Amino acid sequence: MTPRAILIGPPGAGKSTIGRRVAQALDVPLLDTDAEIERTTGRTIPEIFTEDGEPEFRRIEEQVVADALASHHGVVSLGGGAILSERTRERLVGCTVVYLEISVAEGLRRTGTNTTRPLLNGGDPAQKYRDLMRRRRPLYRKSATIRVRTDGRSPGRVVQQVLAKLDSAQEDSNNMTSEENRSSTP
Ligand SMILES: Nc1ncnc2c1ncn2[C@@H]1O[C@H](COP(=O)(O)OP(=O)(O)OP(=O)(O)O)[C@@H](O)[C@H]1O
Ligand SMILES: O=C(O)C1=C[C@@H](O)[C@@H](O)[C@H](O)C1
Ligand SMILES: [Mg+2]
Repeated sequence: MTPRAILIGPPGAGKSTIGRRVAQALDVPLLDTDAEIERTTGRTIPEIFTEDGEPEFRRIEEQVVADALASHHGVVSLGGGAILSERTRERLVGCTVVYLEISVAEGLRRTGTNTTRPLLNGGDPAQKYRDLMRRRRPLYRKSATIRVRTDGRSPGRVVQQVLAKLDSAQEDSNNMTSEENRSSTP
């Protein structure tokens, strides 16, 4: 059984916030892979980056994401960089994947004063966010089955949009299944 929905997108897009509220609305549990990494390792994400470096963080993340996709039936929020892993992208094929889109300007506003995101710390955060988006945008788009814009929309509005698109994706898939059943009936 695959998760009902998997949320992807860059830092600040709202994967944790929107994930929590979508899960509540669907009455299913939320699994946030960032929180799960911290729970299973007993360390914070900045500690893992500082002590062991990004490649080790990505290795742990890939495993936590694989376990979540294989066993969680609710909503899964992925860390912003999880889609950098080709194996993770392969595992997402066939799943309902919601890309929370956000502009660089709004992403920077939402992550601005927070220092718990190691990849945006130090140097010029705007330049870092732009570089990160240039590399990742095609990967988010390719992995997504649903896209929802979040700029200028309250969390409540984004949640409504996500739920509406999940509903219509479910309807499409039901219609497809009944067409397949009809055409396979002798
Ligand atoms: N639609 C929205 N409008 C305004 N603020 C929002 C919206 N969605 C989330 N936020 C705020 O933006 C900040 C970042 O949101 P959140 O932590 O959910 O992002 P994230 O995608 O999980 O980021 P990360 O990849 O770093 O885990 C939070 O302060 C949250 O309250
Ligand atoms: O964008 C990223 O690469 C990251 C985003 C966060 O969700 C965390 O997974 C971590 O800080 C790395
Ligand atoms: Mg988050």
